[in-house]
Amino acid sequence: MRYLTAGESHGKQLTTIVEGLPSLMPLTQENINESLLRRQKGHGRGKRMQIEKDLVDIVGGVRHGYTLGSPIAMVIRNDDFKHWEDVMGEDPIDPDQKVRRVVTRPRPGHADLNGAIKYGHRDMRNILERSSARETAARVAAGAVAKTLLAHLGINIVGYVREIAGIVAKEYPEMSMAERVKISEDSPVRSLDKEAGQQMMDAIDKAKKDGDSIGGVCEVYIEGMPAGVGSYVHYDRKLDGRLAGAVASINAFKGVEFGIGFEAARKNGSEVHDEIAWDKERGYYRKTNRLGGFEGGMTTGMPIVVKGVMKPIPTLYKPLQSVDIETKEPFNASIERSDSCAVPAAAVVMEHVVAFELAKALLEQFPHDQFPKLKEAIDAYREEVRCF
Ligand SMILES: Cc1cc2nc3c(=O)[nH]c(=O)nc-3n(C[C@H](O)[C@H](O)[C@H](O)COP(=O)(O)O)c2cc1C
Ligand SMILES: C=C(O[C@@H]1CC(C(=O)O)=C[C@@H](OP(=O)(O)O)[C@H]1O)C(=O)O
Repeated sequence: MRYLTAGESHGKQLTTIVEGLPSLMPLTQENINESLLRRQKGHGRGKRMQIEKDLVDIVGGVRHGYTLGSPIAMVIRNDDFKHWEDVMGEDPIDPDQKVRRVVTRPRPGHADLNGAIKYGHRDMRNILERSSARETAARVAAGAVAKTLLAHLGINIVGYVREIAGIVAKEYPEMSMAERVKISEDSPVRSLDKEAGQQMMDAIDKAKKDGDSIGGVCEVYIEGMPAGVGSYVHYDRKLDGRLAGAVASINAFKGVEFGIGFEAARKNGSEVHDEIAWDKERGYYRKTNRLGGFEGGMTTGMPIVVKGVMKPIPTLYKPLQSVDIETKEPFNASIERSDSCAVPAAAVVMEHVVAFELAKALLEQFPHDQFPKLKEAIDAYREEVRCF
């Protein structure tokens, strides 16, 4: 299974194509819209999210509520396009407008300057339109298809926030999946820890007031993946490695951890590795889950716990110094609008990006063209694992 997305931030629409999904799987627009709506919520976002109402239109690959086995094509329209038609429309830009709207001032921390150098554009709008995290709406659509597949296989996944600007939420290893999902839905900062959540909100409000931006840490939690998915035999089949790559590819994400992650560097082996136990009902399990559900590039059957760190948003109201690429003069970057913190929204993006990689790995390991056969194969494998 693979996916491609196309579309500019202020263009007409975003397009997603997902290919390789089995036929006969129930899939509706509501499955995808629910995810899109969650991505749009979250404290700290700028004015753009008040303009957009992300709704998907499935334009291929699904009929009467079931997948056909053909590529799934999805469209999300940009409501903001109507305000940018003179800049982004098909008609040639009138020369006066062009002088006024050309972007020649790269923002530190964004893709503007490197992208302009690479693609030879002197108008950096040609870069920022595609490097914008608007594209994450299209990625969430692809992930929502994968999440639906996982849900039909009894695999559940949720993303929430662990940290914003140094405020760290408590860990709740015993919290049920249902509770995690509910809090991720209801809390404006998606913090499982209410007290830390309030402090995170205050930190976001302060950053906004100061014209600054803040980052944080998202966590994605998965239950129901059977043991032995992925492989140790080759670098590109190690599932934890693939997840790490996918998470680091999200806009502004700079690091990934599994389980206790970097803390493992500061502990002894006896404090890190999870002891193995067995009982008749569960089969093999680990007494703890410090390694976050992976050993040897394969799932252990324990919950997968993966964290991603998001740097602060690059576009700042508080000006940072940069250089105009036409005049080569220094200037202080000033802006019209931006998010001050997108960590709560990014937790939903990360959840969907991870969902896609997990579904892809399952389809590789259990290749079936028809969803009922895939389900049958995975159910049989689960039983095999239990009795091993
Ligand atoms: C959900 C989300 C919203 C974002 N919103 C903004 C924004 O409003 N302004 C901004 O400058 N960057 C925003 N970013 C971050 C930039 O897209 C990102 O920093 C940029 O593409 C450069 O890539 P890099 O940070 O991965 O190097 C957002 C990222 C995410 C995931
Ligand atoms: C549009 C979205 O995020 C955008 C990501 C983004 C960036 O530079 O990454 C910049 C902002 O866009 P604009 O410049 O239009 O205000 C965000 O709103 C979205 O998440 O749907």
